[in-house]
Amino acid sequence: MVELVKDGSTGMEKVVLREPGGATAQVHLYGGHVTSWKNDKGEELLFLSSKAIFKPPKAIRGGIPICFPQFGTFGSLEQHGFARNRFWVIDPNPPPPPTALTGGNNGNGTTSSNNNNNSSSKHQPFVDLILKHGEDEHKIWPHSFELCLRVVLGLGGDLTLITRVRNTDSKNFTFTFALHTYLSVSDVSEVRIEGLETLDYLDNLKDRERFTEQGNAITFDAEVDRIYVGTPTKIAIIDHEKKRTFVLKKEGLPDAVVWNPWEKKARAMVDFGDEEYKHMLCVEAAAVEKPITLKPGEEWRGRQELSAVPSSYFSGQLDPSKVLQG
Ligand SMILES: O=P(O)(O)OC[C@H]1O[C@H](O)[C@H](O)[C@@H](O)[C@@H]1O
Repeated sequence: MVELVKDGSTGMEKVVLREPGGATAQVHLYGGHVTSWKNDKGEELLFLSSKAIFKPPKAIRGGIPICFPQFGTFGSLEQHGFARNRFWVIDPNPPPPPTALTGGNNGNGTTSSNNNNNSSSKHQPFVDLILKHGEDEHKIWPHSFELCLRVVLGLGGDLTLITRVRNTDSKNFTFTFALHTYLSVSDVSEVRIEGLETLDYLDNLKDRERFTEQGNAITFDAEVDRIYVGTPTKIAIIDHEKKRTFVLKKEGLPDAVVWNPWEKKARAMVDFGDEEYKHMLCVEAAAVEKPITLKPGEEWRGRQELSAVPSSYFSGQLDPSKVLQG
């Protein structure tokens, strides 16, 4: 089921997706921003700050903000670009339903069928949102574009985000991009990431100097802000305490940003609780190191699929192959 509702506390419009098994997701039109993803037990899987501000120009702190057309400070625009603090609209003519999109190249076709009436979408609720350039955007980024986000809540509760950028201009443009995913974790110091070992990363805390990851897996005991470059398509985030593993699969987004502000930065952020850094971890499918250039009429596509599975891990008995294969 797909429903557009007005949030009682913030007055903002959001789309609620409900899957027959009981999982849910919600997407705010402000920012084209996924702000909730719950499993069939009603447990929230994304972190959303208790101090999040639902008012422009501030982006919502938590969920999955979209960084476009610039990630971080990699350019002259405001941090993470403007897509996350603009109002998006629901696409009245979405491309064919979810199954037709995975790996296909027919995303340009349109259909007049409505999300709610489509037979396959009865089982896999989805919504398509669009952000087009307006006059305000044109002043700061003089390119005509169309940015589309499809959010699909799959059977079993997997959450897939498919993003498309189309150059509707008469000249090339270049951008960087990230799906800035805030995962909810029990205690970040009990979490490890597998799938990024031995990779190179740019350290945002050291003027983006390039290092090579040395450890077997990544664990957390201080602030981290890294861009792992050219990563595998599958990354596992293992929450020991919750006995839950997030599996993140991505396409078209070669890099992965890992961020936790830790104590000092947490205190400095107005829209983030002092202790909340313990309960979140950002792992972001991204295209940062090699910016993407589109010629007029060209389209780029990026995809991130998240699933939350019971962890088969026990402290000291890690077997990455169990999570990273298959
Ligand atoms: O505070 P924001 O603008 O939302 O950015 C939050 C964080 O996003 C990314 O993870 C960047 O790598 C960090 O450098 C930044 O601090």
